[in-house]
Amino acid sequence: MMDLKYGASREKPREDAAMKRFRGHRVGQFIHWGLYALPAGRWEGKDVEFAAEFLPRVAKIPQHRWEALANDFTLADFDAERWADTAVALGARYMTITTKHHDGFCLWPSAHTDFHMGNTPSGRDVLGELVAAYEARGIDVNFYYSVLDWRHPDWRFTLENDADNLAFARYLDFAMKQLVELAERYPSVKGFWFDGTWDESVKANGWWTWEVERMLKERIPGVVVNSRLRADDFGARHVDSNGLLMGDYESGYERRLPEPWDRSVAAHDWEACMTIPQASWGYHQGPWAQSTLKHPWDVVDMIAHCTSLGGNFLLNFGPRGDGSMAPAEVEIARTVGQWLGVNGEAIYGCGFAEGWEYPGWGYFTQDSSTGQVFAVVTREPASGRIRLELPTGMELVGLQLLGSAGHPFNEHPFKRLAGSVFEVDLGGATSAGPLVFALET
Ligand SMILES: C#C[C@@H]1N[C@@H](C)[C@@H](O)[C@H]1O
Repeated sequence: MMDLKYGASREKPREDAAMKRFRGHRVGQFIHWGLYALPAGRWEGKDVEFAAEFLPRVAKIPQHRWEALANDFTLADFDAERWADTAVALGARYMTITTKHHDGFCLWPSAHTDFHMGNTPSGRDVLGELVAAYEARGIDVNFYYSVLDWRHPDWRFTLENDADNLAFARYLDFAMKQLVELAERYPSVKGFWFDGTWDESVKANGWWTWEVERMLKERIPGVVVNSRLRADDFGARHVDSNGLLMGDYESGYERRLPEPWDRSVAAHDWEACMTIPQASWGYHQGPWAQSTLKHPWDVVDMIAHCTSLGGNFLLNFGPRGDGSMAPAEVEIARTVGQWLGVNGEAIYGCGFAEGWEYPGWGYFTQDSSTGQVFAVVTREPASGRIRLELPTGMELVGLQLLGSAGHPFNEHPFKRLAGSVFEVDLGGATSAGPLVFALET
């Protein structure tokens, strides 16, 4: 093992109450909201077919014109209560909000920059209103913070000379001050989700990423920090040069999930984040985005996929420029939440089912406290039957379709094919969306 000063702070997953709470949540609501929601992927009358939050870069918008958007950020239809109600409808147990994205605009009145909510027509503290509304509903709030900052004069992508090093040191000092400010202003926040740490400048300053994690955990005991913040002594990211995960959970899965049979992923905590349109985190009004919204059952499949490998699933919402949630995204939240309302016991507090092989037609999940195993059928075979291969030597005693109130375990027909292989006829099993069976073994 190399002797690292800024490597991983532990070899095994955290088992404290705060981490167990985060792990058990399984379903989170990501929210990307900022000035980019105003143009919503369109500039000078033309749709820019790229992620809406990247518009200033992709459309090469002059800085002063981008900053002028702050004057239009009136929050005319922003209502934190309504946003929080969308999280309740989704069945989300936590929410992660973009405090500052790559353009540098802050959703709180920061003392360390002039580019923030305080200098907009409403002057409202969006973060403060959101923390209050979500926590009033028992939903934990996490903060997304982009280390990358296109606006700040001291930001550097690479460090070519002493001048760059001096400037970037000033930038890191600014960012640290903002993070201390966030921790002091909103001490009830439960986690920090860092982004924008891929550039050479950050990788060359692993010490700073280590210091940020240490500072936050000192000021907010129990706070959860994603691996994407971290670089070690040699610039290794997420996983240090000794192969150990940095931060508290792996956060490299962005708009992608691990292979469903890759049980190695279950060795540590992780989270996948996902857009509802194909490829935009901020609200994008164009058909390029709006024609690609995910089906609720695809979202359910991803939630079960992540749970089956011991990961969380963070579904992103991009509110519109006036602060209203996009109706199509709210509808998807409602449908997914209704499914979770019936089948959530197979998701919340569940994880990897040791000894159960990936079945192909869906996923096995296991309740981490009771040991109950569930079969989540998201890809019904053409035959209308699924094969349940139990761990060797295990017997299937019965199975109950969740949501079919009153059905005893052995109500649903199944038969042994051979050994520990059983076949379940799905005929007659009805439920809105993917079927879930609790297995009695
Ligand atoms: C690149 C990039 C960023 N990472 C995602 C979580 C979004 O914030 C996107 O803009």
